[in-house]
Amino acid sequence: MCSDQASKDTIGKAYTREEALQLDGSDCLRHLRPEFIIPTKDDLRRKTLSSQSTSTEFQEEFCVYLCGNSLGLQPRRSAGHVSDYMKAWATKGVLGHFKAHQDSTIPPFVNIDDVAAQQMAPIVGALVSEVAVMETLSANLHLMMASFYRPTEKRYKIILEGKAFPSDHYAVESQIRHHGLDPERAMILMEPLDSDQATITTSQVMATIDQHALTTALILLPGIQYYTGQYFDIRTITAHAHSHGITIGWDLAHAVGNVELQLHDWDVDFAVWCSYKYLNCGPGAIGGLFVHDKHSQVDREAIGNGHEGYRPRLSGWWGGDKATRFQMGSHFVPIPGAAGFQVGNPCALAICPLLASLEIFAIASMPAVRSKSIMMTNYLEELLQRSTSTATQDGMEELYWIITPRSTAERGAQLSIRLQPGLLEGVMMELEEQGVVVDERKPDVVRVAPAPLYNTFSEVWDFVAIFDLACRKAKSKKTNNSQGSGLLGGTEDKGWSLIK
Ligand SMILES: Cc1ncc(COP(=O)(O)O)c(C=O)c1O
Ligand SMILES: Nc1c(O)cccc1C(=O)C[C@H](N)C(=O)O
Repeated sequence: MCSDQASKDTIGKAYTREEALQLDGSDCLRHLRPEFIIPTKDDLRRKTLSSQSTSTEFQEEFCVYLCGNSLGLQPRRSAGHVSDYMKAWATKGVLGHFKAHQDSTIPPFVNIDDVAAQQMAPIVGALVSEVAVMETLSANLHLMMASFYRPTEKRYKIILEGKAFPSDHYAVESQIRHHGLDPERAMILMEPLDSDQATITTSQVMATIDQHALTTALILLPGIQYYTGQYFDIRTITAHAHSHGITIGWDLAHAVGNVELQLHDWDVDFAVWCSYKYLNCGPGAIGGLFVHDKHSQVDREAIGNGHEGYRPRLSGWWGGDKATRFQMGSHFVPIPGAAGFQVGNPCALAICPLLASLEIFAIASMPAVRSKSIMMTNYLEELLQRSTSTATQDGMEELYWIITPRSTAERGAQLSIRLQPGLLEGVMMELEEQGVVVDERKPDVVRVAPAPLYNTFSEVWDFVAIFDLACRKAKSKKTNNSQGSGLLGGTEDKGWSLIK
């Protein structure tokens, strides 16, 4: 079933596990799951990395991994790319910088970053010249702000969310202090208007921009919010910022490889991302940045006449003109485009898993990834809703509810589920026991993200069955504890009822 044929109705009827398996059978990305190493339940339980136990009890049973929003799983082909890098380094030494090898999956080290940028560009909807593969998200954010946050006496504020990912908050705050300004005055923090709501609406963002239009120098927002899973309307908000002459940058940590981005056409000024979530490149993997071409032109004539001729930035030799990079001169002329914002020699080893992962994205294509993602997340939502409504019909209270926006246009793969207070620990323990991997954000949120490249509809089904039961068990335990152990009280565990 390739997205277009699959309506929400088709999914809506798949309430039994057999029907979930049928959805898997017609999933047009199913051939890509074997590209990934899915940990087994035994892998997760073992205290060692390699199997030493003779028990086969869980050996063949895959865990249910719905945590690609935090750390994506390992593509099988990444080991081959890393091994080719090790071989090239071992057998060619410094010559590996410049020579291509017929039997290698990786290009010469000196232009491995260019090859990665070429393959990355379609994932974010950019021209190749607008993408650089480099550093970490936080470091790139600093580099971008060094170039794009140029406060003046009149325009000095940065608008961001009050609950931005901490690294973004720290980066913004430190940039403001770096310019000798006071974060109390210069940081405009947006909070949800309604205390019941976790999300910030587009109209609220626009109104905040209007309110601070004359004094704002920069806006920084997440493409997809890490906690709530809300997908911001990048195009509309960017256009609104520009209508006031304000520069806007986007943190795409949770958007890249998740939703279809069109950064060039949306006229985004700059964006930064990491590659260890939906891009599956490994813990702390090399990040990336986008700079719109309109900001990265190099005027050689102006440079020749003694003017700067390019946008100010924190420079290093790897951002310098390639024709003269190895002449070791002291006059910096940047490469036109995002590559001109590079600082040092990017880690070739770190780029190998990225190349491996991007090969899989090229086979899949972003539109197909997003289509399956919409279907899976809708399916997850529907099963969750069905189990809570079944429970409330049975006279039980709601144990959890979804805080991610309900419209598919306003979310990516992730659903964030808020639990009744006091249930999180018990629920997470039960999920771990059952070999289910999702992540928690204390005090009461569980984030669940089916990754279309390797997850299946039956895993989503299994998750909801296990999760719903885990919530009931945790509730029952909590009630029993509060009423005294061993007494009658507590909700009776009726088991999971979707298949009724
Ligand atoms: C939204 C967001 N921003 C920033 C970061 C920080 O990224 P990094 O540690 O790669 O700099 C992360 C992830 O850790 C994130 O989820
Ligand atoms: N980088 C992480 C780590 O080293 C340990 C645990 C989590 C992470 C994460 O990246 C978290 C992730 N950015 C988030 O959205 O919460």
